[in-house]
Amino acid sequence: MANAPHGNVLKDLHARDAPLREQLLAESEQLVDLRLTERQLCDLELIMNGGFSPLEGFMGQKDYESVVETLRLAGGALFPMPITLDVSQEQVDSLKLAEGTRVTLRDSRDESPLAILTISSIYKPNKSNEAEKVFGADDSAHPAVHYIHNSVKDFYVGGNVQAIHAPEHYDYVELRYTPRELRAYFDKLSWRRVVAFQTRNPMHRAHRELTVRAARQQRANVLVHPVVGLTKPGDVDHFTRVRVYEAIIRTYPKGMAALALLPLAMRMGGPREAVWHAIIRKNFGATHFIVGRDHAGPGKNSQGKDFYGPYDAQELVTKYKDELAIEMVPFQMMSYIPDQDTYMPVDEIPKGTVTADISGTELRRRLKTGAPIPDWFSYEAVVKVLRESYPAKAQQGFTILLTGYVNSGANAIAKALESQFQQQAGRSVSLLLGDTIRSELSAELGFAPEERHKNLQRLAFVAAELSRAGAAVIATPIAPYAHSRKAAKSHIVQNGGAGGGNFFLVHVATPLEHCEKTDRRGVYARARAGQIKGFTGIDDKYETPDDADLVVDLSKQTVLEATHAIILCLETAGLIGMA
Ligand SMILES: Nc1ncnc2c1ncn2[C@@H]1O[C@H](COP(=O)(O)OS(=O)(=O)O)[C@@H](OP(=O)(O)O)[C@H]1O
Repeated sequence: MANAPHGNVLKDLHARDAPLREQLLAESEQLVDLRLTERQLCDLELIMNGGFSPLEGFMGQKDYESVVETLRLAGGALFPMPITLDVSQEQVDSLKLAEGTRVTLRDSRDESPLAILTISSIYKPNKSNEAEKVFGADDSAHPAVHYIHNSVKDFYVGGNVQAIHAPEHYDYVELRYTPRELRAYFDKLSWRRVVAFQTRNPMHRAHRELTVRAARQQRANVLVHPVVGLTKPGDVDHFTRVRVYEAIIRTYPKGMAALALLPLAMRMGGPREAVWHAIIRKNFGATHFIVGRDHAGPGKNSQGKDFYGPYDAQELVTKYKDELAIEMVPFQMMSYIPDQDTYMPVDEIPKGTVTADISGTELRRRLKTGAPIPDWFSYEAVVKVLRESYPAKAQQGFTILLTGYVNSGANAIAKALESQFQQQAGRSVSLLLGDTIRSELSAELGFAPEERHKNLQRLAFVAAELSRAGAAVIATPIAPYAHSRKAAKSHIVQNGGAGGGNFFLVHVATPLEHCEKTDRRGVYARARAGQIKGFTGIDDKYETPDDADLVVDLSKQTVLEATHAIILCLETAGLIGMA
């Protein structure tokens, strides 16, 4: 038998409401709608499948206030995290939300109806108090506090929900288990004691060792139960992590461990979150739960200090251990002992023993540079997954934006670079010449300032997509305005690669006189004659970049010299090896 759910009854609303489903579906079409945010969707999924038992809906005012102040629902059951549905004043007014109103909760991704909420209370929360009491400080350096003040709307609507359909998932469907499914799985395998491991990070050998050790100590099986809903901003994306978990699960002793994904929206609420996690794991049938050092910690506050003490979470879980009825297994920090080729809990290692560790920062450095990641630290299959998602610099895409006057020679340099990159192989090369972009993407645009701006942003969009896919992108718009170049750079840096796109601004600073003198097509002559209006350098400005990564000038350098300077710049950045 799996562990009893919190409150002894699994609130599987899908099972409960199945007989009413057709009726609810028909009614949902007649009601006003709320489209749920990502966090609300995660919460609703766990309310409906019983992961948040004993909740049957979003918290009304009494439960909310009681949870915030005492970690208990108004009826007395332990529940440390407010689960609320926020709406704006405008929504309250336009949808005429009031006590008793029935509202369809829809998936904002595809509009599908998921549940009907019967509003039992509408109230205005004291957000600062919520931040102080639940997260320990009204400090926006805490991601959940930041969320409260920046994303949460002004009113909460509470009430029970009736389930129509679980939010649809299209990724890793086979690894997503509801509490009912996981309980059935444990029963099928006769797993009586299950130690659940919560994680939002890739797992390596130390994690595998500590979970195996916990399982052996407790004579239990292991449930690797990672969060794939919302985690801390900046975390490794869940697609990559799940591939890592799939690789690591194969390294456990046969029959010891299972992997199931949890669609939880974490709050990074430290001690309260640890108690909440324990309740959730209990609802999923686990009998034991590993609570980490600084469990669900949000990092540093605005004064640079940790929000919570390293053992606060373990202490709070211990405080409520009788009511929780899921046994806490304290997470043991493991270190590698090279002499014995083994891992041991840090507190059991004799003084003076040589140990080895690789920090998160060091791991990221090794991924970035392609430096080896030793077998004692991780598994080849895990490292392979991480290297695919976080390719070393030498495998990453990049964008070189060559800006300068018409006939500055930027196109000649771009074509020479293209040949050199083709010669190097390893990346696909994309040449986005100014006139190609104009004819293929911006045919309807002219040369007014806002049109030039738009043209460059379109180019940046394409460049970022290509860079992210690993291409070498060489672009040659005039790009005369500083603010447009900055916007383009920022888009490419943000979207052009997993750890930030690689972007280089090269100013082809060939002087205007030279560009004009060597112009064999006569464009400058036509501009001077007034046949082309608003021509860059003649009657429209070119703002000289003060942020170029490199300046070249074809009145003083040959194309090959300029190209070579660019290649050296890329080599310094680790993006290409020299031939
Ligand atoms: N008013 C005006 N000002 C500047 N350039 C003009 C203008 N009108 C047309 N052209 C021709 O358009 C080409 C430059 O377009 P770009 O997209 O690179 O310019 S911008 O970045 O949007 O400013 C470039 O063409 P190519 O030299 O064939 O690349 C210019 O000759």
